[in-house]
Amino acid sequence: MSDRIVSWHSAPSKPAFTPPAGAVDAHCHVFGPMAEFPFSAKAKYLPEDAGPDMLFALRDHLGFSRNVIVQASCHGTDNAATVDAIAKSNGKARGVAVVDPDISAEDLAALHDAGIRGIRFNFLKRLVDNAPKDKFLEVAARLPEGWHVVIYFEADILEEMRPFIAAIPVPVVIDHMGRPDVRQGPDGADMQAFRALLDSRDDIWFKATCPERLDAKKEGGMGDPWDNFAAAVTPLVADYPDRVIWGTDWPHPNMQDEIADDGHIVDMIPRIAPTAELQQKLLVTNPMRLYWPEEL
Ligand SMILES: O=C(O)/C=C(\CC(=O)C(=O)O)C(=O)O
Repeated sequence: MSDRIVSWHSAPSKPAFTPPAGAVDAHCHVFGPMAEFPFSAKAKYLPEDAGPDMLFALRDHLGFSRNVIVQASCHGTDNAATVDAIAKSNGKARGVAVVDPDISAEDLAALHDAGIRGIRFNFLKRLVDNAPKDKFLEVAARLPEGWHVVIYFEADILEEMRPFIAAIPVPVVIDHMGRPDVRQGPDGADMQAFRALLDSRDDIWFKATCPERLDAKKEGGMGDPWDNFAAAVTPLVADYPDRVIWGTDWPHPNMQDEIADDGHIVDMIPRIAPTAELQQKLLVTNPMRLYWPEEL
């Protein structure tokens, strides 16, 4: 791998929507900077630097107050870049780590002190070489108090994920709703299966994220303004308002063929959460419950 990719907009527009005070961008990443935080030898993509300065400038530009930084696969299980970004945020960021399942209790405690509040299990074959469910369950059973597990999988493996998810002993957050085919609409097979998963436990949360990914033209979707996404996701947010969070997904890993304007992504919020009450839950109350509960 040699060419470094750019998957984010160089000058995103100002959104028309103004997020409520204290809004949290609860799914974003940092890449590098590589000179300081080299990418993993197992990385499946090699991005240009997208470090904390850029992330915090975007946060301010879009009208957000806080970030939850999710360790991206290109940094493997070395969380130094994520932890560095949290340290530079003046308390305005927390994070989700990816760990070697054999991580020690001391190292988990150090991640807690650094602002990490969960670990991510990634099941996308194009991003990771293996995802050992037995080892994941073992580490999930010995997380610091108050942590949760974030799981990233695609709709085609939801059925086989059910027993694994049922066995996780802490709250679960599903990335991008398990990547449903939003072209099927709100009552399509993927959304029905995802609702059944949500109904199986009352502590499964989800991210109503990634219109640019789930409704991409290259996936046969609509592209910006992502009408399939709005149609499929709006009823889900309405029906599960206390377990949904939102994020930009900046810097949009692997989306270099269809670069999204982050201002437009923010303008999806009032479409999927049309009332001020829903917006407050989606952007403030719910992410604060997961990441800054001591402030509530
Ligand atoms: O940003 C995301 O959530 C999605 C990703 C990247 C990713 O998760 C990772 O690299 O860990 C993807 O679908 O390529």
